Amino acid sequence: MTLHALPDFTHERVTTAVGRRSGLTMAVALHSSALGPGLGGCRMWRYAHWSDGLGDVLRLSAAMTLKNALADIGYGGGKAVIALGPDDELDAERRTAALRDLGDLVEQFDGAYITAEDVGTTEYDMLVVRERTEHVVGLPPEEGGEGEPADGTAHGVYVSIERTLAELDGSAALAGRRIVISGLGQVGGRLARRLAAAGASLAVTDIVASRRALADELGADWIEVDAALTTPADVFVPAGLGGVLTDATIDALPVRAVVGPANNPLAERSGAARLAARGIVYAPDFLVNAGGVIHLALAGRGAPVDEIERRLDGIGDTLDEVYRIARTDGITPLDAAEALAMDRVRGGRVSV
Ligand SMILES: NC(=O)c1ccc[n+]([C@@H]2O[C@H](COP(=O)([O-])OP(=O)(O)OC[C@H]3O[C@@H](n4cnc5c(N)ncnc54)[C@H](O)[C@@H]3O)[C@@H](O)[C@H]2O)c1
Repeated sequence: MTLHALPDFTHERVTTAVGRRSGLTMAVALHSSALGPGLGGCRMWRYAHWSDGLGDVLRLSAAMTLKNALADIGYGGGKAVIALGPDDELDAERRTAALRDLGDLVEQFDGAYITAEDVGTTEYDMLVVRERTEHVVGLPPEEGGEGEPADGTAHGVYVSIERTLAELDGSAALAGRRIVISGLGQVGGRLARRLAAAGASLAVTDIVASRRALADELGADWIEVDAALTTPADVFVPAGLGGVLTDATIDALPVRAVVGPANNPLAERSGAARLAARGIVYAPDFLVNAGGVIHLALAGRGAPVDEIERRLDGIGDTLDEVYRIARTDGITPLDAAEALAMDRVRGGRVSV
């Protein structure tokens, strides 16, 4: 029993249910609707105990409040989790049942929470969810959906790297900068292409060996997975899983900045101060990786491409503001980003 590990409960509404078709435990957490309906994806993941999934959805939905507030898209924070047991293997029939159950649960929120794909779910899964509720985004483009959010996410990370370089030494130029990317998936792969095209010198890795083909195509150095945290560079880009920045890896990290899409790259929150003490600039994950949610929100409203790109570039303006607050107040960029987001939530400030 792991209920004691739950984070603080600051949420507006949380509903946990056992799906009547699938028998799986699932939860929707609406953290804050101060700026609009809660928007955040549904994670389908294995947990040792269902309450670990509940802890996840509480933490993730609170993080979505911060992300959506900084992204300034008129949405609050929410998230869903479908908790698989450690040995659950879903066949197609039970997966469909679980997604329909999720749709029923989302429908209970009557539009106060809007779901989408996340780790463990796909845009095609969202078609099944839509059978039971209209409060879902991120459907495949051929079904009238918004398409792949990873393009927007990579765009936001790219801009954030430029602004971070400018923060370091006054020049946002990428040519000749050494950048290490750990994880060449949907976001990391797209980002590597953009950075290579801008003349950056790349060292890349992935636990999937076949991703090396992209490194070869781009003329990037392929390094061992563990070497990602010990290879000297201007910027380290965590683009795989979270939790890679532990006290030990931070102490050895030979870079000037960390900027990447991975959610929660810091194993402990105290890692932000530890990075700052080493003079390493840390760009908060929930700000730099908000391009996907900006894409979903604006494309979902039918915004033109140039308007979406302008808003993605806006991530860089917000990051500049975060660095300025951090410098002025003598706090970490993580503290500054959280304070800025919570100011917006408390002030009910929305510009879209
Ligand atoms: N896709 C988006 O729009 C989006 C938006 C916000 C945040 N994120 C976050 O960004 C990260 C990347 O997302 P993605 O959509 O590209 O996922 P993805 O699954 O497509 O890619 C992740 C890649 O990282 C690799 N990887 C996993 N563990 C690794 C390790 N220890 N070392 C090196 N490589 C490793 C995987 O093999 C995979 O190729 C995730 O943390 C995700 O939660 C993604």
